[in-house]
Amino acid sequence: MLKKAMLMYKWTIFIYILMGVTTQFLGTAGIRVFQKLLDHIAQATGLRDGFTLLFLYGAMLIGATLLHYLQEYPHTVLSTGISEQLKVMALGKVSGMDYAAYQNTGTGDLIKLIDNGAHAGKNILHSFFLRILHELLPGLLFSLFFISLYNPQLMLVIGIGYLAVFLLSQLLLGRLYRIKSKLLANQEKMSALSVRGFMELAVFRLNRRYKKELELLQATAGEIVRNSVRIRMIHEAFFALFALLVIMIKLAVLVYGARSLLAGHSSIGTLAAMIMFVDQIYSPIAIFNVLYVEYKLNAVAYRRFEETLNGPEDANLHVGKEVDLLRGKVDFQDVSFGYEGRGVLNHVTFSIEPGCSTAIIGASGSGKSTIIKLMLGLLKKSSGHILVDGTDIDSLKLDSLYRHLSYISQEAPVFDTCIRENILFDEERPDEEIYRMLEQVQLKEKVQALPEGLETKIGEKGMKLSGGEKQRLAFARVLAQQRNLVILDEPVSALDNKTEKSLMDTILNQLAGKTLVIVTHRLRSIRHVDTIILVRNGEIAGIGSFESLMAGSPYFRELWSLEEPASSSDAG
Ligand SMILES: Nc1ncnc2c1ncn2[C@@H]1O[C@H](COP(=O)(O)OP(=O)(O)OP(=O)(O)O)[C@@H](O)[C@H]1O
Repeated sequence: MLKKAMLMYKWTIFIYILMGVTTQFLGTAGIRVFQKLLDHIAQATGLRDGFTLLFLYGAMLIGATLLHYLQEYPHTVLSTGISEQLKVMALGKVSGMDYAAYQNTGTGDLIKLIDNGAHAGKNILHSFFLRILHELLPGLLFSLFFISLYNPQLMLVIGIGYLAVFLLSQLLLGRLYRIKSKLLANQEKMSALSVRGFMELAVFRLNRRYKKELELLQATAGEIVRNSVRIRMIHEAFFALFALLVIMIKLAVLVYGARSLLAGHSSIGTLAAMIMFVDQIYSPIAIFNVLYVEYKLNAVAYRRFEETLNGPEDANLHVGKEVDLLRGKVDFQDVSFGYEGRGVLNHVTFSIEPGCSTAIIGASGSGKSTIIKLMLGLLKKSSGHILVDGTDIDSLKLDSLYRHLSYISQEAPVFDTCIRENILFDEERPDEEIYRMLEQVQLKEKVQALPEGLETKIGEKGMKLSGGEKQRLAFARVLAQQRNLVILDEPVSALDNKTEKSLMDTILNQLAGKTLVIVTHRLRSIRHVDTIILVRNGEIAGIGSFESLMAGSPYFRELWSLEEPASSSDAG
């Protein structure tokens, strides 16, 4: 993905490097011109030559300053753009990710991983590789080149200095790396603890867990501060020792240069230039060493990001037979499935007829939602066949199938946007039409009374609505979509008896002729569906109408007897 981000910004990167190389050239060549200017002044030879050198030196300094300012543009584009692009690519990857892999990673961890990974990717590309190519390498090479013009023997002194820097870095940076890894681990812990603390307010408050959570957070925060201070001190120790080394090299150059000067082999300008070049030559090496530690740590975070997002994709989301029309017949033939090797569905066989209503019922954990997710192609069966309108679901292009079906999930049937968008997504329809749908789900008055009406934001996972209101809003979407296959997982679990009955009547009426599949625990709400599929411990325990199951299935009668007493009288 980093390569892709790099290609997206290839021209900006090219210009940025070019600007950096030019700035470094102006900086180092400027020292050479400065030396000539100094020598010229010392020898006081003719005014014209002096002005030319002064003009050239001034122009180089101004040019370097201007370029320094101008390169802020590509610098900012790259430093912000790369991480943002990586996040965009990450969402693109998640949109096609295998659903089981997505579930295994978990949303919270995925968000953290993407945030850290995008940041690490930006640092690898921008703060490490580009910084080397834009600043450190050209600065170093130009300085070496100009020094070699004066005295190739000095390269030996520089070489010995590099060896000393290398040994010094090995000594300190290995430790730095270990502390930084600890710091990163603590920062991840801190963010995981904060996220769960912020998200689970009710659970933690009522279980009086916040005291313990705050203690944990406090301890982690202390560790972070301690490690950050140690890192800072090691950084500074490294740079202080490095500065001492550079001073010693400068002194050596000064002694050596002074002797040449006295012997008449050198000039004052050359001596001044040598001293300036020593800084130019050593700073890139010192900076590189510190950057290299950061790079190694970022590489770990980035590898995790790539590995997760380059994990298994949904093989037939965008590949397969196009679904132009869907009648809505679904056949499960001897289907088995398990989560991480643990069997959940065993040899499940049933048929859902087009244009009919079917309810899937059974105790909690019996496998109902799993059946739905297999039917939707989100999960992939272990064995058997799932046919949609007679074609194996694995050979259909799922994205085209989704154009023809409506699905309300059990967990979060709505999402964080306004009421209008929750019903229509990007489709445009007149307000009156939307209000008509809201009336059918008994939400019209509530929405009309809101100051912002249809534009009211409903909050994360519809937090600003009650459980039942969320479900009714999702129903309005189903009514708006009018798709041929409608799959509802626990659509009435949060509704009161009266609203539930009236809403189920509306759904059955409004969607008459469509294929309707409903998962529910509320048996009374599905008394009038055409077929009921009874699931027990991952197996089919009965299929038939309400009356036939009442007559023939003791397990169904048992479930019915557990319904609220008021409704059991309906059975008769
Ligand atoms: N992502 C998952 N990873 C591992 N096990 C899972 C996963 N999702 C569900 N299960 C397990 O699979 C079994 C069937 O779950 P499923 O959600 O299909 O049941 P259900 O009948 O819809 O239950 P409920 O009525 O409580 O919603 C349960 O034992 C559950 O713990």
